[in-house]
Amino acid sequence: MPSDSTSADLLPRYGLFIDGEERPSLDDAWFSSDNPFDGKPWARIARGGAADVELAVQAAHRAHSEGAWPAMSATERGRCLMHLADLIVEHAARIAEIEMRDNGKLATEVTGQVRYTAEYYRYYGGLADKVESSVIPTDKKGVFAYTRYESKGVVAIITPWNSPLSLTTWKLAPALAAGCTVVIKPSEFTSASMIEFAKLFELAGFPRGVVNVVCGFGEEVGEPLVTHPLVSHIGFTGGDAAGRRIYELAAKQLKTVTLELGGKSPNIVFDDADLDQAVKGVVSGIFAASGQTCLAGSRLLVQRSIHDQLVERLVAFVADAVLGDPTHEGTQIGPIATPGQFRKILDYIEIAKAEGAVCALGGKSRPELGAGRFVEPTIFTHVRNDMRIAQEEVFGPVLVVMPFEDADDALRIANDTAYGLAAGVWTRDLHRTLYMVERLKAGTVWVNNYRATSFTSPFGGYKGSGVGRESGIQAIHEFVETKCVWISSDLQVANPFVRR
Ligand SMILES: NC(=O)C1=CN([C@@H]2O[C@H](COP(=O)(O)OP(=O)(O)OC[C@H]3O[C@@H](n4cnc5c(N)ncnc54)[C@H](O)[C@@H]3O)[C@@H](O)[C@H]2O)C=CC1
Ligand SMILES: CN(C=O)/C=C(\CC(=O)O)C(=O)O
Repeated sequence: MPSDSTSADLLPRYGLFIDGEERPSLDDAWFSSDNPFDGKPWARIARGGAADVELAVQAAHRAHSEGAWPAMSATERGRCLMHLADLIVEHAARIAEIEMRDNGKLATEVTGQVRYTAEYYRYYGGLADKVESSVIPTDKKGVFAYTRYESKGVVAIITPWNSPLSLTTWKLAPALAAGCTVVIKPSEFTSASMIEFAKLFELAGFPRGVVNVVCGFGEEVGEPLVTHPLVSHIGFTGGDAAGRRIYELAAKQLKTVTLELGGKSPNIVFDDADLDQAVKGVVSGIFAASGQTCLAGSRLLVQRSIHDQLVERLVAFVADAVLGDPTHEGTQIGPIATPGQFRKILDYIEIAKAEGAVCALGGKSRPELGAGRFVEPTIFTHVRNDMRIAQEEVFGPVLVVMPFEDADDALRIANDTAYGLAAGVWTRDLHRTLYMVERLKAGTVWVNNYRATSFTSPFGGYKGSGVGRESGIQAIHEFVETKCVWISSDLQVANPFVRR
């Protein structure tokens, strides 16, 4: 949990954003946001509670039920999203700098990631008036039947700290295009950038109350939001525990959800792969963002004939990685975002050693860097897939390497996991590519690349990695209800006691 110290009262303050206004929480409570690099508090964040959630949900409900938002055509909604996209590009560097100050992500990565969110708002802004329903050629005589899509109403969006604006956008853009209104609960570790982002909405032409942000903690804000009777759908990205809790709470009220949870994704390298590209793909999958990404390729499966060669190349490539200040251009690996995550990663490194895995690289923290919240890029060999280090999500720069004999052996290992978020395959053989793609139990499969995501392409997990899909055309349907209308042109009712 971010530190909370009265000495921080001179720091910049970020309030809640409700009904178009930034305001303190009703009980005027605050907590600090810390910089993961130097460990120091840099801002004070309003600590919302159930009463603030009530205000925000009521504002979103009003904005959905009356006034300018429901009166807008889908085309007009789309124009607001397009205008927002332009504002994001204009303010991207400033908002990204705030986000980086909160989660320690490399400046070189987070600026581009925030700027790229504009493309999601352009994509869904364009889609808003193209979600066509249908006239149904029904078998019932004298009936005109058709469907219409209606927005679900108030949507809750709950997000984590690793890519705050990006992961919020994956839900927010299609929700707004569908005509929903939203209450966002950002991670308690990365709240500030969301408030800065929320200030852009009125400039973009969105009526007050369409987008609201209540900062705070999972149980104090998240659960009242999930269970509020006026909230129809929850879009969540985060850990398994919180995701399953949200699913349980939503199920009790028959609410719909999209859940983007964890992963333990395999990156599979065959003996005919371009090894230079494969090494870069493995590094991109596990050491970019210091491995703090749901789609981390944390299990490297290598065909036995090239195992030693690939491990040697990988170690050589990563051994000189530059750990340090995420604001510096040359830094390649930044700090771990939260104290809890830092401890979790180090715990898993000790678990791996205790299970008999061999540490081929790294395996230690770097206390001399910044406030010391750094973990060396770590590679374990001599790992069996039944070990905890191969089964459980670390969410850090820790890679396990396992050999395989052939495609079927690789599939057996790759699919032997509770997760199913993503997978990478490295080969030049087309037959082998299709054989693997068709049999891997994962929502995304990258072939000769890793960690690409786009507004155009559905993203989501099989099995324990989540429910539903984000991005792509499909995603907008998570935010609408389908109504079927039957209009009788023949008013005569033959026999009311017998169904037509
Ligand atoms: N799938 C992903 O992209 C991410 C996965 N993780 C995984 O989750 C683990 C825990 O990380 P945390 O930062 O603690 O993430 P978390 O999953 O606890 O928090 C994510 C969001 O959910 C909220 N939340 C937590 N409990 C809630 C509840 N009962 N009801 C409603 N909202 C709730 C949090 O306040 C935050 O906004 C990490 O170690 C990592 O393994 C963490 C961040 C992102
Ligand atoms: C989807 N994801 C979940 O953690 C990973 C992201 C978000 C993004 O691609 O913007 C990431 O790797 O940063």
